[in-house]
Amino acid sequence: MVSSITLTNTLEYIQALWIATHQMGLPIALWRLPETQEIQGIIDLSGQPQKTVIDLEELHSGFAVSPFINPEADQSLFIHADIHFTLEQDPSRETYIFSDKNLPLNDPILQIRKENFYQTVENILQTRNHSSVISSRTSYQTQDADQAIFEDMVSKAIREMEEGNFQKVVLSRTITVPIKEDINIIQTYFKLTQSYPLAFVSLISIPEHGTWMGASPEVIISTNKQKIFRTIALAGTQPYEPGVPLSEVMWKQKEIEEQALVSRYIINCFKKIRLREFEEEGPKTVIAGNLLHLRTDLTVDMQATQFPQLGTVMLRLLHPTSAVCGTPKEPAMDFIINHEPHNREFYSGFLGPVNIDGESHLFVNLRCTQWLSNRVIFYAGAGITTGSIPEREWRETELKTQTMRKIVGV
Ligand SMILES: C=C(O[C@H]1C=CC=C(C(=O)O)[C@@H]1O)C(=O)O
Repeated sequence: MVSSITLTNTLEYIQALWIATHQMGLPIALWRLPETQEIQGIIDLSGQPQKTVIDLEELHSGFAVSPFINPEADQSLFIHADIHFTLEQDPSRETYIFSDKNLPLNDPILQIRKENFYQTVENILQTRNHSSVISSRTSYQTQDADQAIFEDMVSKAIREMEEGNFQKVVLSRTITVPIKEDINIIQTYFKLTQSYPLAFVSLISIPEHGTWMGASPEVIISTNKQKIFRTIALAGTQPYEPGVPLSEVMWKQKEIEEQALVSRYIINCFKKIRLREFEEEGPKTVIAGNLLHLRTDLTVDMQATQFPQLGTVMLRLLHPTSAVCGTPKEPAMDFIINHEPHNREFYSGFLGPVNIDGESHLFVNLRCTQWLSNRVIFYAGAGITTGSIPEREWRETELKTQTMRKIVGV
């Protein structure tokens, strides 16, 4: 059984691993946390992720994925960590070390499956049969909105906000692009990790639910070994011009208000559970690929406040935040459901590792793509307020897919 190997050809090995999960119909999640080098992965040997409420106190180690629409919080998928591996660059930076964490498997059937899995990986490596995009979903229809349709939808939202129906709504669109047959999804993922050092970069594939890749700048909840809870209020977008110091970046009133609405939304969630002892830092300007955003960090010491289940409680209250839905939540959600021509599915849901080495890090699924066998669907949205100009919001969604499109080469 593999436990630790030095890889001279990392790409080839991870690709064989990826193909093996598809041949055996197993869910897989790969991720890299912001500001770290290590890539981690989880494979569920049962073949079926559990549909469940994300309760950090109850769940074992795994990876959670929630769709945007999840009103009762019971539609999240949980990829159980039957295999958990890490991929670490060695100090010389020339090779990678692949380590299987050898988590205990209580069921002997899973043990046999694990042996079969690594055998399949070996067979793939020997036959060198490396097909390109392997997607867990081949036929899927979506409807891209063109510029006129998107701008009409934005204008309609502005009118409704002027009538006082809601204060902010985040409207999104899809861009479907055919891809070359020889594109290598694992290589694309590695490139994405390099382009977004400050983001949560993930690649997941779940039979019947699809293959998704993204680079999210937005934490929804995180709890670490020191029992510190963290969330952020992220909003406001402008292009990043390398060389311009972040301290000199100016923000318009519209963006300042838009971000303040997200902060207020989070603080209201704290108020609902009568939590007063939180630290608030920001807003400050942060980089996300080719863009800048405004971010406020909110942290709570769960030990000092005697609130060990804060992560679970806040996840339930926060999703979907005002950064992806709007304020107030219900009319903004209704507007999205009634007007966006596509189904958001996992876009603007949340995803991330749960209870891995005593930590959970869940992110909002932004700057993401869904991969089919012959095309990629890019998803991007923009926060709309009464100060919005429809054409600018369209351009913002273009900007939000730019880095990813460059990496995919379309
Ligand atoms: C909805 C998205 O971004 C959110 C996060 C940061 C800034 C945003 C904005 O400026 O509109 C959005 O609220 C997206 O990337 O699809």
